[in-house]
Order: sequence, then C-alpha cells, then structure tokens
Amino acid sequence: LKQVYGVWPMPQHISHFTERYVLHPHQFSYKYSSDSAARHGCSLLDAAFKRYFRIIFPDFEGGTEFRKTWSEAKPFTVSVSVRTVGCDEYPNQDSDESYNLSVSAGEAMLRAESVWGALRGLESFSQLVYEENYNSYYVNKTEIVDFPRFPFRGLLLDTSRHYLPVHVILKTLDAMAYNKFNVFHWHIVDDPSFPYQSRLYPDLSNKGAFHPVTHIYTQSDVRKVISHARFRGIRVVPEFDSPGHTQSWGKGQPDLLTTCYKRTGPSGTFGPINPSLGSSYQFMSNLLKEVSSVFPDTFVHLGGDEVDFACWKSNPNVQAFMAKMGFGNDYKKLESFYMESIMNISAAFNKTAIVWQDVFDFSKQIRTQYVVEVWKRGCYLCNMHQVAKAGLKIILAAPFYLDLPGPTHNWARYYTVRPLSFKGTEQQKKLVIGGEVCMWGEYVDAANLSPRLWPRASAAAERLWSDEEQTSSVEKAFPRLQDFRCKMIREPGLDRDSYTLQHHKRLD
Ligand SMILES: CC(=O)N[C@H]1NC[C@H](CO)[C@H](O)[C@@H]1O
Repeated sequence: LKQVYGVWPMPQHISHFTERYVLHPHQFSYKYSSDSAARHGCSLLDAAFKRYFRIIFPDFEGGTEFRKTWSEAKPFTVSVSVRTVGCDEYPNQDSDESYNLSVSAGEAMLRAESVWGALRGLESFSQLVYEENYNSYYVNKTEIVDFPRFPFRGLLLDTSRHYLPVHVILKTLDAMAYNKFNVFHWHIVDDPSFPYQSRLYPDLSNKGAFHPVTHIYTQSDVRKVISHARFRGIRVVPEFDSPGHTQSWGKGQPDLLTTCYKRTGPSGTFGPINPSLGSSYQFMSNLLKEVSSVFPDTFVHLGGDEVDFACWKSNPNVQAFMAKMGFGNDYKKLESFYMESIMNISAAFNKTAIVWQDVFDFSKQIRTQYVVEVWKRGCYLCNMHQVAKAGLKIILAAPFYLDLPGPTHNWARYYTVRPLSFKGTEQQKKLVIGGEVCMWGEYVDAANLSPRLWPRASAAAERLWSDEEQTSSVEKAFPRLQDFRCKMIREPGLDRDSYTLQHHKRLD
C-alpha cells in the first residue's frame, strides 16, 4: 500500500487506518451539515469547496473520462459544520482555527468553531487524498483533532527591494494556506522604492516607485490581495517602516527626511524622517489614518529598525530639538520619542503596533502596549527573555530569515528551532504569540521567490502549528516534507506540468 504521508503541518492528534475508500469526482461533494451555523451562501466556504474540489481532482475536466474507476466508487460527502457563523468577517488575532475531522466510509465529518477552523480542516482533508494510479483517488479512514500551537504564524514579503507582481503575491498566499500560515506581513515600502499608491499622497509612488505605473500597488491591487488572503483565512498586516528605511519616501514628500550636514552645510544626502519637525508627525498621522482604513487588520507594523543616528547628529535643527527635549546626546531617546509618538497615533486609529526589537532595545520606558518582533541574530532567546520580562508580546523572526541563501540555510535549520526554550516563567512564555519567516527582497524577485521560499518555509510552518514533542525528529519529517512539497504544486498551470512528471516518476 502506498505510504500514507498524512498532513503537513502535523495535526495535534491524528490517527490513520488502513481501511480506505475510492473517490471519484462524479460521486464526490462538499455540503453544509444541517446543524451548521454557516450555510450555502457563505461565500468564503462556498468558494473553498470549489477551490478544494479542483485541488483534489486536478485532472478532472467535468467530462465522463476515467469511467473505469467509476463503478468502484461510492458517493462520498465532506460535511462541514461550523458552530459560529462569520463568513463576512476578517480573521484576527483571536480567531479560533481549531477543527475535528473524521473520515469514514462515504463521509468525512468536519466540525469547527469558526469558518477559519473549517478552512484549516478543508486543507487537511485535501492532503489526505492521494492518487494511486493515474486518476484513481483514495482516502484512508482517519481521525483528526487539531488546533494551532501559536495564533500568529506569519510570512514577510518585501516588495520594495524588488517589486513583486500581484499574481506572485496571490500565489504565495495560496501556498501559505497549504501550510496553515495565517498572517501575510507585507513589508510594502523601504529605502529603494515606494510602490504603495497612496490616496492622500500620490506623489509617494509617482516619484518613489521604481516605475509610477508598472511597479506600483493601486488601491484595487491592495484590495485584491486582502480579499484573496481573507478567503484563505490569512490576515494582511502592512508595514510602513520608519523613521529609517525611508529613502524612497523623500522623493515624493519633500522636507520629510532629515537633511544631513557636513561641516560647512547640507551634504546633499538625506537620513531618517526628521523627528524635530511637527510636519513629520502630521504627515505620519495622515498616512497612518489612510493605512488604518485601507488595511482592516487590527495590527499594523511600524518598523523602527536600523535607525542610523549620524545624520540626525549632523543636523542643527535636530541638535536644537535634542537640547529642547533634554535628551542630552542620547539619540536613542530621540528614536524612542518618535516611535512612541507614532505608536500613539496608530493606537488612536484602534491599531495594535508591531515594531522591530530595536524599539524595545532603545527604550524600556515606552508606556503604550506594543508587540515586539525579535529579529536580531545572536542570542535571540536572550532577547525574547528580556522582552517577556517587560511583559510585552513577542513574535519570533530571528531564526527564520529565509532570504539569506547558502548551504547552512536548509530546512532542518528552521525545523529545529525551539521558540519557547528561553529562560522564563510559563506566564512569560505565553507572551510569545508566534513567529514569522522573513523573505527580504535584496536578492529575491519573481524569478526566484518560490524556490527560495518553499519548502523551507514549510519547516517553520510545522514548528509554528504543530506540537513540538511530536515533531522533534528531522529524520521522521524528511519523507513527509518531500511528499508535501509535491502536493504543494497542485494548482493548474505551469507548476502542474512539472508536478505531473515528478509525481508519476516517483510512483513508477
Ligand atoms: C528588521 C530587518 O531585518 N531589517 C533589515 N535587516 C536585514 C534584512 C536582510 O536580511 C533586510 O535588509 C531588513 O530590511
């Protein structure tokens, strides 16, 4: 019997049985069970039923082909029961993604608290179906009780160092759903380019994008990404990184960046946003107000990483501001003042701020609650311990930087990360809301994104969803990951052809 590889990420509880059932597209259907709060018309699940039918039966064109296996197959129904409806909502930090799946003769019963859990269960069911000979599909009797270890399981794409076409972002969202990632961290702008087309400040992309028409994200592009993500139970958290990493902002917003000085006067170069001008905070308030309405998620990422103080130190207005504020010569206080100001601005728009750990490292006395993304190499467990002691929530990214190529960065390196192995109380460990893989764009564009992202990111996906004790062996994971990698190449189109060849080669 073909080895049944099961589901990736590994469910919390799964039992496989040898009894199996023949599936045939003509006798297969999804339906809402009578006790489900969500019913036909719940566009999120109706769309998922169609999507997963195509994923399970990729070669089925609706005709009467492959009649031969027809006779053996009996009707098979996937019945979905959702306890609390919520088809038109957005996923959020508190969404319940748990589900139970029971596969037996003629029926798979999928029970979930919410539509988000139902989506996770539909993904798991689709991975249980396997093809033994061309167009003969089977599913084994299986029992699953599943829920995520961490509620925040993110993937960062950087669309500033290289522009990523919208269809590439959508494909990445598809693959994220196969892996049960649930947050797309859109690092949308940075030093090299500003591709976000702002309603309020169109010059930011007109002058700051690599190209003002072909290399931008219009409001409708952004809406398309947010909708595609929502249909897959994925949140979109935008990052407008500041005050550093803002060179492209200065192209479309004059006087925003700090003018750097050399001895005799302006050097012609610009540095971080100028924190000594009221106009900077007015601009950030206007921009964050727009961003807060365009992106529905309750989180917004404000950046705060790698601020170079040299330019601030050289500028006489900034020097005068330092004196006025009594910051002495400690520019960390200036960065903290700026970050606390924009965190208060985003709080006013009912957003929870995520910032890079630099903000925490620079100041321990920022009063507002915010989430710290730990990213620096070195002892990230030590850094997590410091943040947890301060009572702040943590997202772990440091060991999951996938953009850095090289032989040491293979999947096992991410698979063996143990996010809670820092010293600290159970209470402090509860502050770790999850982790994130980062695909920075210095060396990545549409030509090499997918092979650099997958299946290495899948290793982190299992670390963030599954029970650590049950998934501690690299050796045991390897054949499962190898099988899952092929399953991921499942949507029609170019990928499909390579998959078909690869798949049948492996089976012969
Ligand atoms: C938070 C953070 O990571 N900031 C920078 N650090 C190095 C990265 C590349 O690996 C990117 O350049 C990124 O912009």
